[in-house]
Amino acid sequence: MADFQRVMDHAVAVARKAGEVVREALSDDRKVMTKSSAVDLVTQTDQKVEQLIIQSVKEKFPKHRFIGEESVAAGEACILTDDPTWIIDPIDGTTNFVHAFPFVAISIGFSINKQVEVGVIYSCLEDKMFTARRGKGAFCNGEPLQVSDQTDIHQAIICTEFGSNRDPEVVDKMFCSLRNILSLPVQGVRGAGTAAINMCLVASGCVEAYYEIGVHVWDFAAGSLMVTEAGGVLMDVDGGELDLMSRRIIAANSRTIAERLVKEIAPFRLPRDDAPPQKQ
Ligand SMILES: O=P(O)(O)OC[C@@]1(O)O[C@H](CO)[C@@H](O)[C@@H]1O
Ligand SMILES: [Mg+2]
Ligand SMILES: [Mg+2]
Repeated sequence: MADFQRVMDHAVAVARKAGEVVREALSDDRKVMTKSSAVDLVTQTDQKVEQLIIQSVKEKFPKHRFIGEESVAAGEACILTDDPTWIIDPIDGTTNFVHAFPFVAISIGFSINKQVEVGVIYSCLEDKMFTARRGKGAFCNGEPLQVSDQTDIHQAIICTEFGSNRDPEVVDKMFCSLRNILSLPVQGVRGAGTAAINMCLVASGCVEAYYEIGVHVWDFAAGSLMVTEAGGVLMDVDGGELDLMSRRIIAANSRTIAERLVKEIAPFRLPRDDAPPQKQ
């Protein structure tokens, strides 16, 4: 049985160190590369930070497994087992990082038996360390977090992201959902450019919900625990149970708001994170 406090302490320490690397890199020129599309960006800093985190964990927890965004991009399988697993997005908000748009997070989730037990999200340009352990609450820089108590969708702010998929059919579906939600009306729609920080905004009570189709498990693993430990709920965009590998999520302050969003979201499916690699 892993010592969850020891895991949390290490995740916080390495996230803070990674944040220093990211802040220093902001003053260098950032060599930008692309992955799945011309707007799916990655930099050497993403790769350097992921290796920094993974190597540091291997020294302390040699039997633990990893799902890292850039390791998966380099061809490693994205398979979640019952084993102790670190689910890492070294920079959530790479496009923001490239543009020096001030929402950039290091997101570290830790799961056992496919259940997230520890979540750490460091918003490194704001110097906000978000932490959560299952059953022990969610915090920002040590202050407890509580979701909003607003259950009227017409008085809500909703977060979403449009990701890097520019397939016209996918864009149409995303805009259909956005139009439905905006026209309710809701008071606002926002996107920080990072799922992790969007979910911290839900946990902090600043917005009522975040939804997305296209998100990856490394984007939201840590954030999922932040939201539930702050009193929020998680579900699939069709109202079913959240499936960590499905690339679909609603994270909300309440079932009322979440179920209202289900009625407005045009659902579609994308290849799962654990789908076998597509033959070229
Ligand atoms: O690639 P990155 O910077 O780690 O992810 C950035 C991001 O905005 O793209 C995803 C898809 O929209 C979002 O869920 C995620 O937070
Ligand atoms: Mg990400
Ligand atoms: Mg990333």
